[in-house]
Amino acid sequence: MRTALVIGTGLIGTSAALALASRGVRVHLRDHDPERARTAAALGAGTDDEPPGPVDLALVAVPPARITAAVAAAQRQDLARAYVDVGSVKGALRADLDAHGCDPTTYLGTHPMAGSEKSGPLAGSADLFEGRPWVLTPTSVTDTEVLNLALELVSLCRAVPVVMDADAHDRAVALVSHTPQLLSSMVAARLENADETAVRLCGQGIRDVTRIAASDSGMWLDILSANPGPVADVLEELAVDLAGTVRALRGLESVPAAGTEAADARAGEGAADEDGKAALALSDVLRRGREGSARVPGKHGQAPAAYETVAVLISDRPGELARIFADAGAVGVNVEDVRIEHATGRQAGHVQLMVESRAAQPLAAALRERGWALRTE
Ligand SMILES: NC(=O)c1ccc[n+]([C@@H]2O[C@H](COP(=O)([O-])OP(=O)(O)OC[C@H]3O[C@@H](n4cnc5c(N)ncnc54)[C@H](O)[C@@H]3O)[C@@H](O)[C@H]2O)c1
Ligand SMILES: O=C(O)C(=O)C[C@]1(C(=O)O)C=C[C@@H](O)C=C1
Repeated sequence: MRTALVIGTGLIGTSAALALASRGVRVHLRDHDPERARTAAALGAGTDDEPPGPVDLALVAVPPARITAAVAAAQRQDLARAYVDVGSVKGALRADLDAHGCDPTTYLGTHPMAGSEKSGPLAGSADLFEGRPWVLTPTSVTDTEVLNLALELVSLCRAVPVVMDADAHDRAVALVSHTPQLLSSMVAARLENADETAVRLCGQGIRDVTRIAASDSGMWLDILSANPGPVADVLEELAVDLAGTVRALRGLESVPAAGTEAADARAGEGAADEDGKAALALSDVLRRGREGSARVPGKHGQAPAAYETVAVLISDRPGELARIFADAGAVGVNVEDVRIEHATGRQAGHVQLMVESRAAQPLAAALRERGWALRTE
């Protein structure tokens, strides 16, 4: 990639522009607030001059509700060979782009899983995406060139590409991003009218839980409005845990202190069983929380997961890569990383799809069934 145009020079656009510019890409910066594009340019993210002709890649990094209009306008003006957005919800956006007649062959929906509660160009940094998953959601009509340019963008930002179906992505981020944002806001909202004596005692625990509650509420309203069903599903599961926890705590609230007459009388009434159940319900939710927390990648410094490779022979024809990813998505397999080996002197190559070990066999079988030739390692 030689040239790029970043549309929307806030936190994400400026961070990507800084990474691209530092790796030799000529980056043009555009924002509907020209002061923001100037600020990004002053930070070394590129130039706010208009590009002299179409660039290789246009990166659309505007708020979710504005992405469709920005992609449609950029495509109409023929600004680039490939158009990539970074919005936090992918399924609803695709439907919206289709409804607005956007060209699906030159567009690819992506989502870097890195960010901050801060916004604007001054919050940007070149290393924001390093080592972070960056989701790509190609379809069977995405041009191979467009997918390759997006993979190059991810690689230049030192992120880890994860290829996913758009709806599967939306369900996943409902669990790992959108619901946590809402819960953080709800915990922080308890402080709104809290007594000053309580607020003064805030320690690290509440700071960890409420950092993202400071995020831009307009942006989050857009995000949640575009992914309502999957977020409501996770909240319903949480509501079961919440109701069980309240029941358990209310039960424990009425337990008299051990050794008192009231406690003896209660034991005589056989209430000890009830008290034990309440304590069990509480310890169960705490135990499950520890197990879930241990699964957060990298949190405890584990080495990155070792993936298995499924190597697929492709011919050098438009749409081949996108077709493989769509086939992998159709059988519910996430491609965690991709490498492409070009066969010298031939119009063909191998795509190495890196997947979790348990997904390798089913993916290989499904691809063979769909007519792909696989290299046996
Ligand atoms: N903040 C995060 O943590 C995060 C992480 C991953 C992805 N995202 C996604 O990235 C996108 C940008 O988020 P951000 O955090 O960088 O927001 P931001 O507010 O920091 O930046 C958005 C920028 O877009 C500009 N803008 C708005 N409408 C425009 C238009 N029509 N044309 C040109 N510029 C326009 C604004 O002036 C602003 O500078 C959003 O779609 C968001 O869902 C955000
Ligand atoms: O680190 C943060 O501040 C974020 O909230 C970033 C975060 C997330 O991890 O949930 C928020 C929304 C984006 O769509 C992607 C990333």
